[in-house]
Amino acid sequence: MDIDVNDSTPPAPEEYPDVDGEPPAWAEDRTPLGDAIPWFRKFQGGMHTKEGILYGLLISGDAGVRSYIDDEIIITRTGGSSERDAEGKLSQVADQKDDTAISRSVNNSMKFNIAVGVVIGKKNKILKRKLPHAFNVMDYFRVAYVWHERIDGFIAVRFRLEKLELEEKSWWAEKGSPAPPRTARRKWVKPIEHICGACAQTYYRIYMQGWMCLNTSCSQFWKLPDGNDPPVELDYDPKWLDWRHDPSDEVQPHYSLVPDFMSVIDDSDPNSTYSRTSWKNGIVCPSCKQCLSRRFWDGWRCDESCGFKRVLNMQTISLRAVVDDYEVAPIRRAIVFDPGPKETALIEPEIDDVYSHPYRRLVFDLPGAGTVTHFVTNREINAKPNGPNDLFIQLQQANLGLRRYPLSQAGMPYGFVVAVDSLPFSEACDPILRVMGRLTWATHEATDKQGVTALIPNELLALGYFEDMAINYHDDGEDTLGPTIASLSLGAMAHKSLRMKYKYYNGFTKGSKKLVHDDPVLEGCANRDWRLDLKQKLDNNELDWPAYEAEWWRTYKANKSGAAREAPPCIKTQLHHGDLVVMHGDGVQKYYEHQVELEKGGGAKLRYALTARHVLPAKIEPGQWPKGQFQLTKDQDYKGT
Ligand SMILES: O=C(O)CCC(=O)C(=O)O
Repeated sequence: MDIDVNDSTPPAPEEYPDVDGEPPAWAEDRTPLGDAIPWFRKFQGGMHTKEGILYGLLISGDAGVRSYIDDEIIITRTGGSSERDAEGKLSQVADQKDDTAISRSVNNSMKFNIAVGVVIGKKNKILKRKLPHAFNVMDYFRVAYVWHERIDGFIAVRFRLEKLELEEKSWWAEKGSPAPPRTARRKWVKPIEHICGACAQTYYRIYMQGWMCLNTSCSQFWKLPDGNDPPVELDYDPKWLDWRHDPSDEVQPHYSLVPDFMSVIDDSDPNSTYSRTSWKNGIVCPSCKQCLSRRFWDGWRCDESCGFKRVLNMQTISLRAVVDDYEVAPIRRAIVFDPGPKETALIEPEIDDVYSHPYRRLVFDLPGAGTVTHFVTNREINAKPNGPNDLFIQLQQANLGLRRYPLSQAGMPYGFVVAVDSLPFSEACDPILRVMGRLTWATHEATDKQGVTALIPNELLALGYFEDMAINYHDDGEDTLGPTIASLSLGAMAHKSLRMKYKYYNGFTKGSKKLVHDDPVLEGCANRDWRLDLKQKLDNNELDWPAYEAEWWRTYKANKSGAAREAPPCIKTQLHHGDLVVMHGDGVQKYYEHQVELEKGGGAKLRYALTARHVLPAKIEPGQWPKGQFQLTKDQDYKGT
């Protein structure tokens, strides 16, 4: 059934008719959609293009004026050069040129006969059908025509998609509507063509109101035959809508609309279960067709109502398989902080081989913020019974219930994790308590020398990393937490970087460019000299806030050389198997942020990071307090050897 886009009283979405079938794959979220559907591996935006080819398209919300969808045809526009108003209505704000990457990709998919997969979002109001899910895979389409129009006074690129499979009724057809005519009985009509009298180019007639030249450099571009501009609302010519390519003029899909990733998983190969392909690829539930990300450590699980699961045989992998270098690592770490010509921002740590022997102790001082203490382990420490080597194996064998974001937690509930996910230490397994012993030791060891009585950790967060996984820049600054955070690394090597937050580095916020109140003007920030000077004047009441602001921006502009940027890292460390790191001081989380990335290549397929914090009891429900209490046996207690 065709849809009248000019319907002046459109039905409310809940009154739209039902669809006739079920999508071959669907998702309620973009992440699983992108994980499971490789031709739409796109987590923002509506078009998946790669190397100049359009492979996938999302039709959602308002695709702009004269958008059209029926059971076999989609007419839409390329994105870009447009903005949404407060009601979400899309308006063109600049000319769209044919030489943009998106336009070229659409044209190339037409030229090279590429099948384009299409997903329709529930918010779409053009189809006017009750769509079952937030995102629904439609089918393969071909790009049948690409042309230019004028929208909101600007040139826009539009294109027409035609469904490849014409023999079968589309699942999104109105429930109970008649089946489409058999292809053998179809008349392969073509739209009316016309040659422009001014530029001699030939174009199809698209609208009932009259043929228009579609050549943007012609004087008659987008003019009706009487020379006038067309109205905004136009009616599609039935011949243009009925036009179909003869199926003999084939466009072959060279990829699956719904891939069967499960069939290529080999559980007998431990590498495949920890590899990037295994965690990055989602699957489509064979039972209910929902796209599923790999959210679970050991595989994919569908909603409880469906019950489908594909659990992997997670074989224990040896340390040898993930650790490239047991011996030379401590020396290499010493090289990372040696500032190269481009890395003058790197802080040189104080090195101490005595205080925490047999660990090498590196202390990075962040003036006005706190310290980062890195306890560098060695082969001897790691190999002790129940030490890091054993813990790496024991944690793989324990069921930690790890999940992607957040993974696992034991002890007092930490802000990012809902309380129900937090296990009390009384239920924690032996390796977790041994880890707590080590992290409690590291907490004291890092702070005692500074004359600080540290708050004993009462919460443990376990993170697991597979190949190529990373945690981007973030801070751990929750107001429910004490100022000390200790972590133990097990398994593959990772790179940790710490940098000043944008607003403290530059003195203003990124988006709204608001000056920082109580600017600490930290060592290493941009423009420190004049910022310190102005801050002193503000503190001494020589300037009030408006005068300070005016003077600040005036000086900034006068000294500006290039755009404001993120701070370069001031600490770069390699976190090797068995290393411990303690961040101490509220300012470390307030003014700085850190990221951790697994070493690329070299078999770095599995790493654990176990992080202990002190959750302030006053900030949480008393009923949760017992969760954080633990008693270590003599064996679980750690004395630093
Ligand atoms: O992976 C790590 O070593 C630390 C992870 C981290 O940044 C965090 O837990 O906040």
